[in-house]
Amino acid sequence: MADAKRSPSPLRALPAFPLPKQPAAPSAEALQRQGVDSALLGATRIDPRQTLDLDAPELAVVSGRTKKRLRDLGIRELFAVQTALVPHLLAPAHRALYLPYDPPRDVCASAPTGSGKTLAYVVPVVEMLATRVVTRLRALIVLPTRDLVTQVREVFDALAKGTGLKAASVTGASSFAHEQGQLVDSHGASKVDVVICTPGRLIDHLDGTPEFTLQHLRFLVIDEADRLLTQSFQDWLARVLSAIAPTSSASRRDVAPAFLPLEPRLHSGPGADPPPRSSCQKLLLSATLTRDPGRLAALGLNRPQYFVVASGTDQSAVVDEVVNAIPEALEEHMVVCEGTDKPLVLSWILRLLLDKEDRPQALVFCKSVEAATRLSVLLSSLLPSASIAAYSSDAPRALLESFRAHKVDVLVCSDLVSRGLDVPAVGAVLNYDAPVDARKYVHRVGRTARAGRGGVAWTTLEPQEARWFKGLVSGMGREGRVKKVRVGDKELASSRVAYEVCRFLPVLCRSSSVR
Ligand SMILES: Nc1ncnc2c1ncn2[C@@H]1O[C@H](COP(=O)(O)OP(=O)(O)OP(=O)(O)O)[C@@H](O)[C@H]1O
Repeated sequence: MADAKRSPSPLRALPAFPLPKQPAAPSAEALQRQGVDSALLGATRIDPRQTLDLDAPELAVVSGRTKKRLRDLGIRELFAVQTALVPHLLAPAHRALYLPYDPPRDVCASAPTGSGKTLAYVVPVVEMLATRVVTRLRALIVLPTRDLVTQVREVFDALAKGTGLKAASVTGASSFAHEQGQLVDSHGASKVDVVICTPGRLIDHLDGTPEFTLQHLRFLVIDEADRLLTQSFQDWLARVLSAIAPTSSASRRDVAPAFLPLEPRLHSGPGADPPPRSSCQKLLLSATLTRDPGRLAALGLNRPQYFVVASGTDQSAVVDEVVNAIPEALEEHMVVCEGTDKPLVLSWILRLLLDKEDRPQALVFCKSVEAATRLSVLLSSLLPSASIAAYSSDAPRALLESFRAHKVDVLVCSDLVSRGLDVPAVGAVLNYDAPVDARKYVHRVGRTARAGRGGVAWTTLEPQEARWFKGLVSGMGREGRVKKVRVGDKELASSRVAYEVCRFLPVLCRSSSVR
């Protein structure tokens, strides 16, 4: 029947649009073809959950005395990066102060923030040097800031107690003459086994302290290496490397026994021994250690061996310095709001934290020291019951001590503090101003969730920054890890009145424009 009503044929569903897939991580072969350093591709990969009991057979290389000190310091087992570096650096094959004909291979290690990199080198340095007979400067530990020098010095002193090893801090915090008096005695002999320093002051002593020599170094440790490699300070790296290289023209006291000029004929002609080389082993560490062989070239590394603490099997964690650099236990949040509301959102987050039973301490990061100072004034008005202070390099040392002693709840700071600072009670990091890159994000948020503890990070963003920030976290492989939190007018209402008052008080007017 031609005129019979035909029911319309049912609509057929359109074929599903294929969702974009994350491309598979490139294989080691593909990476090699792209020119990735073969030493890096052959990196020893360590599971972040790996630990070693101090009595484990692998740690037979560590003396009973050091194990006792570790236990006294509350350490029962070694963390992942330590399980790799401690046995490696203390292996019997390298266990000597002078190895001029077979210098030890250099070591590059990357492990997440707060994962125990300091002890990973302090334990081997103390163990190796504790057997020395004569005091010589045998370990040089270079760090980017004075505060980090103090922090590492405390770790060294705690572990080396009872060994007779002596250390000096060289940062410029004391007068030059005082530091000189700590380094060499009146006969020009070294008074210390270990120097922990910032690069600028180290160069001052290489230039201005006669008899201060790096010729006996067994270890050159560059902690926060990627940051230090970008600091030029009177070309510090080239100066240090040339001071380490064996010199035949130096006076006899200045040179290590193995470098004493041997009979020239021993070093010439067929079958002659090669000339002696420095026994100094370079140890580079950072949560975000550069993988760029070009940037590492300035160090003249001797057959470097890489150790990378990273979970999973994805090669990108080995070749990309920001992937896997954040501790597993960290919870991350972001809040998008108008710029004028940022102080209110921040005080809402801080109130949330400070109302908790354990009242975690917090670090708030701003883009500059001035912004940090102004924000701390404003926050003190919005949160009168909290103790809030701004930190800068000029701040008295006592401020950091007060923060460590939990007398200050919130420290507002610039990126100056983002590297290395270890305050166990910091339970939260707040990025008031967004970090400029992934590396900065890693080091800022890494001030919490340390040593396996929990921690939380918040980032406040203006609408135009949100897309950029999402790109930044997805580049670190943290897509889905950063939770977006909506903060409505209701949450901000309690602070808004106080905020408006601050804006109209002359003293605080400037604070309200903190952006
Ligand atoms: N084996 C361990 N057991 C318990 N706690 C440890 C152990 N090793 C280190 N810690 C503690 O972990 C904290 C972080 O250590 P450390 O400062 O060395 O981390 P890091 O890896 O250098 O961090 P960052 O990259 O941020 O500088 C310190 O408080 C330290 O005392």
